[in-house]
Amino acid sequence: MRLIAENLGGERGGETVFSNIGFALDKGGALIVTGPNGAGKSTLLRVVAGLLPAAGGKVLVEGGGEAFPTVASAAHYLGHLNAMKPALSVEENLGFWRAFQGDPALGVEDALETVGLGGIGHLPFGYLSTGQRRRASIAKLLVSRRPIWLLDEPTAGLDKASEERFAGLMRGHLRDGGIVVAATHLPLGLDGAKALRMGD
Ligand SMILES: Nc1ncnc2c1ncn2[C@@H]1O[C@H](COP(=O)(O)OP(=O)(O)OP(=O)(O)O)[C@@H](O)[C@H]1O
Repeated sequence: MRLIAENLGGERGGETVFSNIGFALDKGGALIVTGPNGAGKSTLLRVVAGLLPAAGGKVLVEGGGEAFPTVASAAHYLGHLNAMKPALSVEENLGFWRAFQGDPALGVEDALETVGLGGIGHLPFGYLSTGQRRRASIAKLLVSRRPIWLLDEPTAGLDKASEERFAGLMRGHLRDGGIVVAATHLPLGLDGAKALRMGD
């Protein structure tokens, strides 16, 4: 599988945020996107995910077969907001995403154990601390199989141990032939990743 962006442009409120961005990632490949606040990292990820229309160029998946013909079908998107309902329990939220996303992978309890949240699945998501919310959202990546992970500041709010645990999960995903595109201000511990610097 290959994730390709060609001559991508992005706009916000009618203003050009970036233009002519291109990259290609084969399975096992990672791209780390850096740049100052407002450089357009989140906008780029949202365009790649198909959540915002591209102002120019295109994004495509090659070799995804029938299961993953498009980026939307092939990708998990982890945004700044965690996309969880605060009044539902952590388990209910993850159960919803597991059913909605299809291609079930880890069970909800196993996914929670993997992110170090075993035993708190019964709590409303809204009761969790900031870092726990982020970890529960990372568990969303594990409950269904999607080869492309699009991650917007995935480690924001995580403590050191959780950061390291997440680096291990990303490395495992890459070893399994996955692809990662991550916008970040913090080192993510991915050796050999490609780099894209925006906004300079
Ligand atoms: N909904 C919106 N309407 C208009 N402008 C927007 C909107 N969302 C973002 N922008 C603008 O687009 C530009 C890029 O924002 P973006 O969130 O992509 O930057 P970023 O590199 O991810 O920043 P950060 O490091 O602060 O997360 C900024 O100038 C921002 O003000």
